[in-house]
Amino acid sequence: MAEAGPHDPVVLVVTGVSGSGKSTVASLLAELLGLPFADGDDFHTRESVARMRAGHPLDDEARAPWLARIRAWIDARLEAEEGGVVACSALKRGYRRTLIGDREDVRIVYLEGSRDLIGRRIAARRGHFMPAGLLDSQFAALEPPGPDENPIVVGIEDGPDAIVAAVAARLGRTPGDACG
Ligand SMILES: Nc1ncnc2c1ncn2[C@@H]1O[C@H](COP(=O)(O)OP(=O)(O)O)[C@@H](O)[C@H]1O
Ligand SMILES: O=C(O)[C@H](O)[C@@H](O)[C@H](O)[C@H](O)COP(=O)(O)O
Repeated sequence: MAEAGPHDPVVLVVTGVSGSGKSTVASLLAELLGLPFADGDDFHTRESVARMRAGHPLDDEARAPWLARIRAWIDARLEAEEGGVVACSALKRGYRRTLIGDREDVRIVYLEGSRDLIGRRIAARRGHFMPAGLLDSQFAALEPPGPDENPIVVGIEDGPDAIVAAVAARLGRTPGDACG
């Protein structure tokens, strides 16, 4: 399939470890581009949320049905010819493969930041089930996307607006031409 043009529907999967800013950046990006937004956090089962809240990381088996539900959301957005933006850690290459396959109308945005910076942001975050103590397990599982995955890689040192602007510029999209 040819790479999606600036007027073709596209789904952006905003990835990175817990606390890297996925929910913040993905929701702002969706707003800027006029696209539907979904948060991967909302696709977990109650059991998975309780497991993380209790300080135990998910494993491949627990993540598989979660990834399948997010894949279904992506498929539905493309089926509707609308596109969308979804926040999902998608830590491992295999997980991104599940979400995206070979499709070029789904792009990975990878939020890259140091353990130190992200640790501080998680420590300051309130009202979220994910404990700071799970950050090491997130980095242990992390397989940053390689060049063959054609990711849009952005550092997270700047504020959310600057990050969102950088992603939109890399996409060559401006508000109003996001989904044809
Ligand atoms: N670029 C940024 N600069 C400063 N703070 C940020 C930035 N992005 C996110 N945050 C804050 O960091 C915390 C983690 O962000 P969040 O979007 O919840 O991350 P994730 O969805 O990856 O877990 C939140 O408190 C959020 O307000
Ligand atoms: O696969 C996982 O281990 C979890 O899905 C995790 O990666 C995800 O990040 C959580 O949903 C926590 O939520 P936040 O990323 O919003 O902290």
